[in-house]
Amino acid sequence: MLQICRVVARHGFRQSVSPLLLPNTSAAVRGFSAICWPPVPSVKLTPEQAKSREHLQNRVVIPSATGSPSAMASATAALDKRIGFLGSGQMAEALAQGLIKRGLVTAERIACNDPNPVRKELFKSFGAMPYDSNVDVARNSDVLFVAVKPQHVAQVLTEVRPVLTEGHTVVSIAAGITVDKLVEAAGPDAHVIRVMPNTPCLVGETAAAMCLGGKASSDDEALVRTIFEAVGKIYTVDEKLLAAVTGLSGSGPAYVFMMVEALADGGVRAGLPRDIAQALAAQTVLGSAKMVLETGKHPGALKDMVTSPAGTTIAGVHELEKAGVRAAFMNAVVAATDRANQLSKM
Ligand SMILES: NC(=O)C1=CN([C@@H]2O[C@H](COP(=O)(O)OP(=O)(O)OC[C@H]3O[C@@H](n4cnc5c(N)ncnc54)[C@H](OP(=O)(O)O)[C@@H]3O)[C@@H](O)[C@H]2O)C=CC1
Ligand SMILES: O=C(O)[C@@H]1CCC=N1
Repeated sequence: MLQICRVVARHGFRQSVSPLLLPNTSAAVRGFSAICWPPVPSVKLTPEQAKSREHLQNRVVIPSATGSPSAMASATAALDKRIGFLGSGQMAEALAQGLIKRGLVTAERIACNDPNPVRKELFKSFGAMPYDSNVDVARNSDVLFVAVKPQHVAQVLTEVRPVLTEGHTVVSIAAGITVDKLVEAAGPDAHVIRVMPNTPCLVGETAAAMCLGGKASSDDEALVRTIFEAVGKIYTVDEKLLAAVTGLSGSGPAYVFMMVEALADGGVRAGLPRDIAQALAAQTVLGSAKMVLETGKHPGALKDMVTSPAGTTIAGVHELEKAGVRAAFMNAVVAATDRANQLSKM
């Protein structure tokens, strides 16, 4: 959305008028019309925060941290593109349903294939169009998501290669499969983008990163950004960083779900009913994450705000430190990153 607002600015529309209607003639986003709200990101940074982000400015687009789910819902727009999924598993489902929920595409503009008829039935149940072959999916889509397991990526891209055209943006979400391997399988003319998303795109809160390959252009990048900003946040990074993104945010929801489950168990152990314990645990994670994003304060400072001297929190924090919880989280990210790097060498 940030990209779109800049396009609007370049085209001379007034940024103060909102929502902004961006016509299909935008040079940066092919076939796209958007309602842009808020018109410009309104994160207020302290001089220190601004300094700490300076090194990022040239390499990543930092999305607004202020978008509430309801603001994000109105930030989406009808995308004049057909979206295809080669593989209709967990990640494809989360993305397809997230995009439909956010109103970026209507379900009948989503094509899919999967060897498992149960998966195709599931996609059909929410209005998507299952096909009998990957080639048919490619023929009926403009943005083609490669959403199979890493070991099947080369095979499905080789299959669809004869029907790929200039108009296709091929988006692989497979962990560890490099741009070079994607281009080798899809062909040197393919517009290829690697994205590492995560399952919270289902609820409009994905944390994703991408890098470009092959003949992918800034138009392809803008298109992919539009898709992922409808369901969360996306950053453009060097390919060498995608393994770390995989270890942190790609796999991260699993770590957080484990944390929510464990917190809820603790609540039950301390006497709370299960449903209340789980709701309190999840809401605590949600609220804490929002505080990090919206205040811009260091997480350590926010933690200090909770810990009264000789109070309850520091007693709990001491237990976490004794159990090595920080090292455990760091090790989890590093182990998953290592695994992503291994996959890229297989
Ligand atoms: N799950 C996640 O949170 C995330 C996953 N990813 C990446 O997304 C990709 C998919 O992961 P995920 O959704 O978890 O995996 P799933 O196994 O749930 O989905 C992959 C689907 O592709 C199907 N498939 C296998 N071969 C073909 C083929 N030739 N043509 C079409 N479909 C085929 C599989 O069928 P079958 O099972 O019968 O083989 C399966 O249903 C992976 O590469 C993963 O690295 C990236 C970020 C997050
Ligand atoms: O576990 C996996 O390999 C995939 C990639 C990131 C999240 N799930």
